[in-house]
Amino acid sequence: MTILNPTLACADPLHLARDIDAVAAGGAGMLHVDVMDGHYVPNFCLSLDQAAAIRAYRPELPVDVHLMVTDPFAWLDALAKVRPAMAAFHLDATPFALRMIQKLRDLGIRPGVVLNPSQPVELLAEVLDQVDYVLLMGVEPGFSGQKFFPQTYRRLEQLAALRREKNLRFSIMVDGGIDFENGPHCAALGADILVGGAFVCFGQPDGVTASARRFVQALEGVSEKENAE
Ligand SMILES: O=C(CO)[C@H](O)[C@H](O)COP(=O)(O)O
Repeated sequence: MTILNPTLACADPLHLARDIDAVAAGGAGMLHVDVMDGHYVPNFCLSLDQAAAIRAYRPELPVDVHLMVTDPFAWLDALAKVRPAMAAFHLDATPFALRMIQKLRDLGIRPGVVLNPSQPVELLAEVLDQVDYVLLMGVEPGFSGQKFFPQTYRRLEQLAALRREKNLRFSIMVDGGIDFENGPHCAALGADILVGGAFVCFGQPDGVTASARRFVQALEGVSEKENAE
């Protein structure tokens, strides 16, 4: 079943704990923590110190970290203190992706790589059997609230087909511009994890918990349909 990982980038920074409780009550699978260095993307977001505080606040909720940073190796010591369940770095941020994947694994963190919308799925050829997940960006990284690129569907289909053909077990996460329409469609095409932000859990008229719950229920509907076929 496809799960919802709400991105805390969209939470109210003055009420982070309240919003964590709200998405947890709405059925969040994990908490998605966006880390930006102001260089790989022209923005800053949550820090790994905040990620550690989030882990301490709700230790039963797994955290996945999305590193939008130029030098992912420089963040390993801080990641080791946070010990998230999963962490992903951008494939184009380092020529040593296999080493970075191994470093994450050595820390007990499930490693993932991220592809931006303009990067072909073929770039993943040498890492697909090494990673636990691939994060496909549905928007250019750096900001929430952007419109989903529809070509993400084709890229997702290609990735899911590669997974089937090669009999691999990595999960597929889609992040950016996910809403109530494209989210279930991504789930039907093979996404295992959807990152929900401005259009799914935060800023909806029915509030954080109710909108997250609606989205989780929409995803359950997809799984049920698929199972019935
Ligand atoms: O990685 C991100 C930005 O780089 C965010 O997780 C993503 O954009 C989610 O926000 P939204 O769903 O509002 O687009």
